[in-house]
Amino acid sequence: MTLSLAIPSKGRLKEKSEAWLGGLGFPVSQIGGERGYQAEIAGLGDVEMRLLSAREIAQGLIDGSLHAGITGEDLLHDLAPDAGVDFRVIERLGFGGADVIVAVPQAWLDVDTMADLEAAGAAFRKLHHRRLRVATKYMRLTRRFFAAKSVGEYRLVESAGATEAAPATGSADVIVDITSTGATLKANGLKILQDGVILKSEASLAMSPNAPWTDGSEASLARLVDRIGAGAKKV
Ligand SMILES: Nc1ncnc2c1ncn2[C@@H]1O[C@H](COP(=O)(O)OP(=O)(O)OP(=O)(O)O)[C@@H](O)[C@H]1O
Ligand SMILES: O=P(O)(O)OC[C@H]1O[C@H](OP(=O)(O)OP(=O)(O)O)[C@H](O)[C@@H]1O
Repeated sequence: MTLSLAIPSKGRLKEKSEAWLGGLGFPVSQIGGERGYQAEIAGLGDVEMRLLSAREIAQGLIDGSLHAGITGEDLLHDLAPDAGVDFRVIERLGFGGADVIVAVPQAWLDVDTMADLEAAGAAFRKLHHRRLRVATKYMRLTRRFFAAKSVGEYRLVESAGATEAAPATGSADVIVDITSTGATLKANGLKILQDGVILKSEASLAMSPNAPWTDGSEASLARLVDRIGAGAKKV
């Protein structure tokens, strides 16, 4: 059977994914121009190449509808119910590096750590009779991290984008989001908590333990893995 292999269809990860595969000797050619969602890859054998959003790729690897793909580790960790079994990272690719972080308004002078945040949450609840609201796209990562830090005085608000604006617009008090240069946080008057780095992410080639593997699809992935020099990975 064919190996289903996905790379991001747009955004910062797309070009670099194509360049990385091309550099290994597996050039990707897009069908229908820049905006087409179909592509071909040369040299890997029987491969169905898919162009999807980074989030869809992570979901497809976890549910087994894709064999392998390039996506952000942040998305894999957030979408996987069990990161230990739902995907396997074959190779970290050295681009798309960014941190998932907890940030609060710079004006909160007495909140610099997760413990401070819990104390502020308790005080806030007493004063305003409601919990602090945390805006994020990273629902699972946030819940896990807050529980690990023993922070319970909060409520999640799912963000559809522009998360850093939430405290200023009043739709939330705290945010969990991804940052690389820190410029967006700064522009929105936010600071990262000292122990508030949840995950250091980068773009990765990952495979799905849940996909229907066959000799053919394993052989195609093995060709790619051998070329990377990562050694054959057992499916
Ligand atoms: N500022 C950043 N610097 C570096 N890598 C980033 C940054 N923001 C996101 N990424 C990485 O790129 C991945 C995809 O993010 P991107 O915003 O390009 O796509 P998306 O979230 O699928 O797009 P959209 O928001 O349009 O749905 C993220 O999950 C993360 O791994
Ligand atoms: O730390 P920074 O370098 O400021 O990057 C952070 C921003 O990048 C991502 O958004 P998106 O992909 O929409 O952002 P962009 O258009 O700012 O690259 C992320 O959701 C942040 O908003």
